[in-house]
Amino acid sequence: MSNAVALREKLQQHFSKIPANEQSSAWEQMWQQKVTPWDRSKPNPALIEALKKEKKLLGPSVVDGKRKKALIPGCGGGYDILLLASYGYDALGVDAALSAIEACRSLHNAENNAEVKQYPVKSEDIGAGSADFQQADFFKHEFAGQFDLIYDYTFLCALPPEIRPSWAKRMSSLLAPDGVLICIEFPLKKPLSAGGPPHGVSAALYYELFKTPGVDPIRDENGEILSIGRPYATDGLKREARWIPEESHHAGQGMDAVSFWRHCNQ
Ligand SMILES: C[S@@+](CC[C@H](N)C(=O)[O-])C[C@H]1O[C@@H](n2cnc3c(N)ncnc32)[C@H](O)[C@@H]1O
Repeated sequence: MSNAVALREKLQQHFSKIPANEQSSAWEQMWQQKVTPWDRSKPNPALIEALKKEKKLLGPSVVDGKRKKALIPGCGGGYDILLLASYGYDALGVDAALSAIEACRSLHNAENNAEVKQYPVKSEDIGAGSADFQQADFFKHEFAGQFDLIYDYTFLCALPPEIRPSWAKRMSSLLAPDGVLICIEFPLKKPLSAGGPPHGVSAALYYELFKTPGVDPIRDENGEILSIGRPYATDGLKREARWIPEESHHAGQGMDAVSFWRHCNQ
């Protein structure tokens, strides 16, 4: 058995014994035991592609001299936070595990040392934004305002499926009126019955979760999500774009897609 497969099994076994409402504090143990099979020690190439390809949708990261604010819930080792900061955003990474936040801070300190700098600054004119990290539970933390950009990669799939409606509600309430949420949908094509984390997702899942944030999607007798055509709620998010990344941590495996969401009244 490969090391990655063994780590994935250990992760799944660990969470199979923990009730849904206690799972956020159970990640620390995985970090301490270095059971972090998702960690590729670099930003996700799919996020780089998203920032380059969807410039128009995302708009500039600095407007009238003011930097836009970005959030990554469940930021893990913090690589994507440094990437967003290098694109000019003031970026905040939040993770429930203190060890994750310590890893982020030491990565940031190392990156501040010119010798190991690997994140390009987008342009001399705007320079890099700030990178900040906080240990907090995404569902309980009192954030200071909303965010212009939110990014989810392997956070939704890390949560127990029954928490998904709360995730959608929280995302939509933290997204600024004209903000953009980027989701890397992963793992596609993994049935929910296979367990997790990572728990399987689908394009229809995101669609239904965001249409009426806080409401559980309706499923058929096989557990497949039914699109029942209910109207958008006032805090609903609509999908603006979706594509398969050319390069990503899982490119070519049919396991991920990138989608972009904004408030439906925008
Ligand atoms: C699968 S990892 C993904 C990390 C990161 N997004 C990446 O791509 O490397 C999921 C992360 O979410 C964090 N997490 C889980 N539940 C959380 C919660 N309720 N609030 C904040 N972070 C949470 C875990 O500690 C873990 O670092």
